[in-house]
Amino acid sequence: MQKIHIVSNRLPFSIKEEGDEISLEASVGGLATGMKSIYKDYGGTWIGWPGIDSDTISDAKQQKINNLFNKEKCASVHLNSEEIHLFYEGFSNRTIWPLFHYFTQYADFNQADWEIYKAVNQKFADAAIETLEDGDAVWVHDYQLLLVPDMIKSKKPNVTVGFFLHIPFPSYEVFRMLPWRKEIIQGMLGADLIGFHTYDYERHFFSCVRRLFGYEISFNQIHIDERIIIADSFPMGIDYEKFMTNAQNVSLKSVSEKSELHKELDKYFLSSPERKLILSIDRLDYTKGIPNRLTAFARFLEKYPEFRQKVTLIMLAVPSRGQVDHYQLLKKEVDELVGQINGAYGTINYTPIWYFYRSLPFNNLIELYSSCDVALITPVRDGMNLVAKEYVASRINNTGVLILSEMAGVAKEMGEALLINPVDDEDMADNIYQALTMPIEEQKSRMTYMKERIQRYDVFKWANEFVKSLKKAESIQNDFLAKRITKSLAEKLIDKYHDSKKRAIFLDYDGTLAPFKKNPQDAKPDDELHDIIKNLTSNELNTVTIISGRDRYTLEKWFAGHKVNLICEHGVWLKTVNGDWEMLTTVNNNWMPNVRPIMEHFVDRTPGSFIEEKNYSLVWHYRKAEPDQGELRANELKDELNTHLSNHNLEIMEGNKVIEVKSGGINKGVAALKFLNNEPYDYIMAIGDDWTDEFMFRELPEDAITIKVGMKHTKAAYKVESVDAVRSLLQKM
Ligand SMILES: O=P(O)(O)OC[C@H]1O[C@H](O[C@H]2O[C@H](CO)[C@@H](O)[C@H](O)[C@H]2O)[C@H](O)[C@@H](O)[C@@H]1O
Ligand SMILES: O=c1ccn([C@@H]2O[C@H](COP(=O)(O)OP(=O)(O)O)[C@@H](O)[C@H]2O)c(=O)[nH]1
Repeated sequence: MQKIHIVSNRLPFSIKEEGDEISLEASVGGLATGMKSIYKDYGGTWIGWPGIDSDTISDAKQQKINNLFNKEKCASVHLNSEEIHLFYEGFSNRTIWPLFHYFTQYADFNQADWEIYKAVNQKFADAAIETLEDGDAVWVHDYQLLLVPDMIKSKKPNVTVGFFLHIPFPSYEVFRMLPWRKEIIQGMLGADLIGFHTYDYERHFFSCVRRLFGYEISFNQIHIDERIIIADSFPMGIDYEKFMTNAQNVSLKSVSEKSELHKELDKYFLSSPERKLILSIDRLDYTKGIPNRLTAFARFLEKYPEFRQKVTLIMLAVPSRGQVDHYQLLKKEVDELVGQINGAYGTINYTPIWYFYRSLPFNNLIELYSSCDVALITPVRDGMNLVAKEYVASRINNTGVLILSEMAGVAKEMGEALLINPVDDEDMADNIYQALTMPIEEQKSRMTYMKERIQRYDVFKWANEFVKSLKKAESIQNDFLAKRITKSLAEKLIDKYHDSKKRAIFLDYDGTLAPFKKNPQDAKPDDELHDIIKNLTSNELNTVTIISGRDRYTLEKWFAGHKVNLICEHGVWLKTVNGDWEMLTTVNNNWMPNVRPIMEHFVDRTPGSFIEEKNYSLVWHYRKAEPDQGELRANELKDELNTHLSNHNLEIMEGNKVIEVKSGGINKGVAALKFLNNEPYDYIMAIGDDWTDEFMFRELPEDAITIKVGMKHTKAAYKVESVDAVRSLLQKM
């Protein structure tokens, strides 16, 4: 990997205009503040929108802006009024943002917005493509650019693409409302690595991928044709050292060095030693739960009157997305609530809420973090919430209490905070009381744990982990490509085939010779497959064996009339071309009455699943079940079988959407070796798709041509991507 470039809607700097003077200042918002600390280490360029309307500025000014950004290793993508209106305020912030934060009633579904969203995503992708060279990596960020990964990948297949979503990924029940849901997932799947803040967002994404496309997902890898896409969770951190050292500096400042805000804070505490400050900081966004927070604070003053005059809530609401109607309405609602509460509980020398509708420079933020006794962070939904982490990092003596909504991604890492439900005013009021009366020792103990975690997994570690995984994704992909049977490799294998004199060919059935069907009995051979087998078996140098987990009656019926050997039930039964069925190993099935009821219990609890009974094994099939539930139950069933069956000599095998229980010591590898029986074959080939075939790949001689169908890790020497690819290889023989 050479350089790593960043693409995001907002650049880490915004334009500051004072008269004719233009300069850059830090952007607000978690993505920009977090990534700003790291991007220059990657040697690439940060591509994004400078935050202004290009229709309102002259070409000369645009050039000046470009130059300023270039100096910071940033490249600007300019957006005109229509694009800002329909792409940024429209599809990004009137459709995706509310929908992904579960505000479904706020979400607009507007075709014109969608068209511009696509066009602007293409604009960002084109800007990136212009910069990217083969071997580079690009890290695309967030919900405004969900289509960019695929747009880049389709033009630049040799660039590694990462994507990180900073907001929640909602459950399928909500995501499915989006008319363009398939296009959005398709756009994201252009990435080689997709990151989320939490495991919940990740599993919601997998569930959407499965339900909308039916793609195979194994652990955290999605397999699509010749590509492997990894999804994982990476909870974003902050620049811990920066907050901690600046907080230390604040505590050392002399009076003359202090800011106006700092002096005001000192004055507040000096007026009465009993006084306490509660801090609330966010962009003014309806997802942040600001009205609920205010009513809960009012409830606290009502329920605990002894704290009136003694506790003040400092509320910093940073202006955000002001052109979007729901934000305007929120502003009005918050203004009114603050007025009402201050009117109800304020006195001549006590204002319960100090309300700032603006952003503050970094040093003021640090002063607030280090002065406030409690941080009240109560979003109704939040992808992560970095303010919570910044507060903790700035508490140099480990005092202070964090009250945190369980609906923020950050809550997953902050078990020691006072976790609250953000719409439960009563509970929040009681937690404010608990926070203000918490003994210092308890504060310190809770804060220390949180701090250690934030210090360990800071923004550098977060980015490093993501980049490490991006490299891993690249190497998994390369590993597949290295084993893949290319056209020239296929020719070599065919040449070797023609040069040989005695050949043994083992072919698995389901997922290898025939594609999976919802109902296994529907997967019978079609004409093309009959022709392939006929052609292979008509060559007298070939000994062809279908080696499958299927029962013997089915395969005998399906391949009647072919000169093919059959090994069934993973190696229990063998039938040679002109022979009768014989058992390759002695097994008993007196364990079945114990196992059947366990499986039946799972059939009852998992709609769509069913049991198949073979002579020497029982199989629980869940291909027809709801995919997530099927996976979950499959894991439960494995667990349950393991605990119940430890005394029997049984094996639990996980195939493709099946759990199979069979007597131990039987597998395709043992069967294949017995079958070969030391005969002098000079060409041995085995093809299979699931892990039951891995036994065969492992046992066969080293010079055997072993081929795995699919992208999963394998002992086989080669890989092909699909049943079609297997068939086309066999057709050449
Ligand atoms: O660019 P804006 O429209 O002004 O919005 C600011 C940013 O808000 C969102 O931040 C998210 O990212 C944070 C860091 O991962 C996370 O802590 C927070 O929960 C998210 O809401 C948005 O995702 C960014 O794209 C915006 O730039
Ligand atoms: O006046 C302010 C208020 C906040 N922030 C920063 O804005 C970010 C907010 O990120 P968060 O993840 O909490 O929420 P988001 O706004 O991204 O949804 C934090 O890094 C804050 O330090 C800022 O730079 N100036």
